[in-house]
Amino acid sequence: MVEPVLALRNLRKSFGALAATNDVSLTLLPGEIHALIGPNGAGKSTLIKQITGEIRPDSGAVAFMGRAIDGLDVAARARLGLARSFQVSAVIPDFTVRQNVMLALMGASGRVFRFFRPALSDHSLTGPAQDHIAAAGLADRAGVKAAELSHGERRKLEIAMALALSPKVFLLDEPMAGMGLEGAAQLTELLSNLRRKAPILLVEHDMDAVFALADRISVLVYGRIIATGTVAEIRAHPEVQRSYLGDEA
Ligand SMILES: Nc1ncnc2c1ncn2[C@@H]1O[C@H](COP(=O)(O)OP(=O)(O)OP(=O)(O)O)[C@@H](O)[C@H]1O
Repeated sequence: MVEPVLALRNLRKSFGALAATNDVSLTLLPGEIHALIGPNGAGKSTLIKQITGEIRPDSGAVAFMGRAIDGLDVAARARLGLARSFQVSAVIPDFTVRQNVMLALMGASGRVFRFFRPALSDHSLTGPAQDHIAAAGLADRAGVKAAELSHGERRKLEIAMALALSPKVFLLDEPMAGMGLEGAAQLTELLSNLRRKAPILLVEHDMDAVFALADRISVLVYGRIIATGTVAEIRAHPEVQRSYLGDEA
């Protein structure tokens, strides 16, 4: 059997009487995109936060690359390569695309750079930065300030910055939000390639993107996973159709 990169076992988290995640188990396998879908308030964000360490579950366990990480805080998990991708707050609007990606690389390297300007000519950073920018489809925009990017380009910058952190897993919380049709199509293609770098746990409401990308889908409703399966299995699942997909199946 293939060893999962991430394995959630029986995660429970209640807020008062409300069970936000109720006995949730799922795995993320090497190379896969596993989409997590469900109506608003189903518990998706609460689940992601239990993976990153922002929320401690009441019970259950999280294993990352075969190791129990329940005792680790957010920073320790991030150092292992388990962090939420697309931390929008990390983008500095006044810096160029290249400078933002270099900053992410500096953060990831753990080296101490006393001054940012001299570090910008550090060739150990410029080469990899350019590679990540190209992989995110922004090669011709490397010298442009982040503030001047379109919404779609900004999302690509976030991908380049996520790549700079060399994650072992991408945790993506609604990457399609706010994208137009064309932007969503471009981003779908980028995410499809991203899975070659690391598997993706994808929380997403855009069902076109989910159906195009997911190897497996798990459906969360009122804190419980009601089904896990391939796109075809989930589209055909009567309970999923009833509780979530409706016309979209
Ligand atoms: N800190 C909190 N305190 C109390 N209740 C909370 C807290 N965080 C979440 N909840 C509740 O837990 C439930 C699950 O919320 P969560 O944000 O995880 O859902 P979600 O599936 O991510 O929703 P959305 O798709 O709208 O982002 C909701 O009923 C929400 O109101």
